[in-house]
Amino acid sequence: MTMGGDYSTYLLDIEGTVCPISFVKDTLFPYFTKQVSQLVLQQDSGDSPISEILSQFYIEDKQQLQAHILELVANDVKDPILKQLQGYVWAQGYEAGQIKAPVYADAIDFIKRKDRVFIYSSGSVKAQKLLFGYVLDPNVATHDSLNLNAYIDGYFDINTSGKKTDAQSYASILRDIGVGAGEVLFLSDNLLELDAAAAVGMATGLAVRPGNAHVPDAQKYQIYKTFEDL
Ligand SMILES: CSCCC(=O)C(=O)COP(=O)(O)O
Ligand SMILES: [Mg+2]
Repeated sequence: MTMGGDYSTYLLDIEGTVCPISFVKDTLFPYFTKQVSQLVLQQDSGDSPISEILSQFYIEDKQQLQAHILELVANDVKDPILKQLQGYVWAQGYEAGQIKAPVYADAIDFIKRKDRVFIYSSGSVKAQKLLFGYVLDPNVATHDSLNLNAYIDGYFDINTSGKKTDAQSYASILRDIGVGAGEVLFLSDNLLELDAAAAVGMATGLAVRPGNAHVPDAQKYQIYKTFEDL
């Protein structure tokens, strides 16, 4: 088989696959946690989307609510309500020019070059569109950013499709995309996600990027250090 195989459709994870884990852990999560106190204080101030999302935690006490959210972030819990909330908070940072996503240059090229590219991340669809809407341009020494959304054919998250470690989630995505499993290559840094996708017949590739966690059984998977050859 060639490095790239023969796929009509590509499904991409985000963190550790198209951008460094450090961007999420050292930029996105700290930006969010800095805003949490303010967010919680504003909870009664109206029917904004953020207040509506916060109410879904069903925690009345503001200190308890704040502690609960901080604990979810500290433990990187893929909680659907937290993920919705993060999207709204990060929007402020992206729109103010404070956050730009360091998507790998080969991933930018890949997304532009391939006809059918879909994204599946634990980050909400809103957060995904922001990330790809404000990409740090690797080729230009300016403060400009790239918008890759026009090159992406669809977005899936844990609200639309379920947990990334469940095979059923990939079956649901296949139904939504309307292709057979054998036509799809799913790329991720997480073996549990790759195994879940493989269980429904998708081809899988392990993204090995700088800063990713060591993968003990990496040799069992097709490894991609870059998407240049895909
Ligand atoms: C959409 S960017 C935010 C990333 C995030 O919140 C996250 O949990 C990363 O999950 P992934 O499935 O992309 O590894
Ligand atoms: Mg990942």
